[in-house]
Amino acid sequence: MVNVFRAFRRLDLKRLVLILAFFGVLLTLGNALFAVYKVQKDLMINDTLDSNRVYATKIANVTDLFLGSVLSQLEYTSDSLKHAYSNPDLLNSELERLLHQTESFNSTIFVDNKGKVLAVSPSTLNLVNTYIKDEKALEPLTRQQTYISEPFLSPVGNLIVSITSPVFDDQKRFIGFVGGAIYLQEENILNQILDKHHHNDDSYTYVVDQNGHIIFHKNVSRIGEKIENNKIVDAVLAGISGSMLAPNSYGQDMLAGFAPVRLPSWGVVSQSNKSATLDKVSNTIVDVLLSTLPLIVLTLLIILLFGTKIAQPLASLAQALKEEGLNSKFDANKINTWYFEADYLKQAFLSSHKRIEQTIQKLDQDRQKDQLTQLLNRRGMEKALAYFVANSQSFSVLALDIDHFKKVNDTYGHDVGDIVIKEFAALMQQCAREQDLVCRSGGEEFLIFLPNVELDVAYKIAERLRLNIEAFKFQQVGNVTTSIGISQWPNISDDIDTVLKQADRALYSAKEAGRNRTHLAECT
Ligand SMILES: Nc1nc2c(ncn2[C@@H]2O[C@H](COP(=O)(O)OP(=O)(O)OP(=O)(O)O)[C@@H](O)[C@H]2O)c(=O)[nH]1
Repeated sequence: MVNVFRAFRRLDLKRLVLILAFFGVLLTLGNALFAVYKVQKDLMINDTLDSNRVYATKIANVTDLFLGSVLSQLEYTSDSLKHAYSNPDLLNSELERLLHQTESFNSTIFVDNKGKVLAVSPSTLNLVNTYIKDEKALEPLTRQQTYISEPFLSPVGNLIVSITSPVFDDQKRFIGFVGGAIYLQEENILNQILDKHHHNDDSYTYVVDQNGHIIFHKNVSRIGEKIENNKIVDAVLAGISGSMLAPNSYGQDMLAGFAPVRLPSWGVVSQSNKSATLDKVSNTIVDVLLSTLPLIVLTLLIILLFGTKIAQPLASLAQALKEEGLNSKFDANKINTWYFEADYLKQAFLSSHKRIEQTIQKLDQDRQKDQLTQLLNRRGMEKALAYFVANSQSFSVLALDIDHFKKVNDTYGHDVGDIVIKEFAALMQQCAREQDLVCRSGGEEFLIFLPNVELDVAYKIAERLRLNIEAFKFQQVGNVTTSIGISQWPNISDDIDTVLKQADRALYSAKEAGRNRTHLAECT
């Protein structure tokens, strides 16, 4: 977790803006694509269900119409055959007319009431005078009415549906039936009607008979197969028309529309594979993505440009601070802060930079000054001495010490002593030239540096100062005197420490000699 925060701290504003923008664009795009996908998916499912239902209904109606017309043709033929059944030529020509004129059947047949085939067209089937044995084929003899059979194998091995009409003579005696066969696994009128599919896709239509046997299917090998455990087939065979999403016999989800055929209780199912249908939606999404890609790239480029522009002033400020610090010489004014926050930060940077410089300067000065007298302290004095040495600046130095100062403190108190020290300092400052440096070297001890002043002149200056002090009326204590020792650099010694020590010694000697006097140091 800590590492994650560290990694984040190394990220700059530009990258953060870009990462944020990138994820923003991705999220918006993902959201939009998801919404499009969802709407398209629902639309596509509902649309496919609906169009399959409409198509199944249309096919069921057309099939009903076709079968109705076929039955009428058969009834007409059976009526015309009641006088001609004993005449083979008439029988054959009537069956041939039925076969070719209507083109509804693959073959036509006339069977007498004993099950004997009296005529067949085309004649190549060679069934004349044979007896039909298949129970399903003989069903019309029992029913003696128009009849549409279940699929069964014909005597010559074709899987067929036979449509028959009984033939009665004038005395209403049943003399046989005339029938037409539709070969389910070959080109026939039914698949001509059913195969004209409405979609140019993987949708397909199939028809089941009343027992769930497939009568028509695009996969011919499945014709005759019985469909079981299929909700769609169960619904359509229950006479219901509609649509539903349900798995087919192979467990694949299908978008099915279905409608029953009325004459025989067949069912028409038109269906599309759900996943194949949704693939089209996925393709649409890919198309949408591809068409919006240039705009997304453009958006990202604009964000990159603006992100860089926004981050630039802040990055420059941060870089300058990192490399140079607040105390640097770097000029923040050069940074183009073109918007409010960056400009505000720059101004804050500039003013704090200025404040720090002033504070440092002041601290530096304070460090060199004595707080009570505002004279240079030892640190300031050392700096001045270093300057003199560096510039080979000769000077005389006066070492001053207030006489009997302990008595002042003892008599008037420490605070009054402080006032005396302040007045004493002010007096020295007054008497000094501009280039002279007055320092407080200890409690009531002072040093005055006189640049370019030889010992004899220094002596005169010291004496004048001493007399001024002697004559001065200090506020509460009246008169105070001072003793002074004088030394000179480099005449007394070229070693600064020795020069100062000699000044001290001269001062001590002045004290020894009775105070309120000036003594010169001796050369070493
Ligand atoms: N009020 C005050 N007294 C100080 C200060 N610094 C030093 N003193 C006092 O100055 C006195 C110095 O006394 P001494 O060094 O004994 O010498 P003196 O009494 O001045 O006598 P001589 O120097 O021998 O003439 C001491 O009593 C110190 O406490 C200060 O800043 N303020």
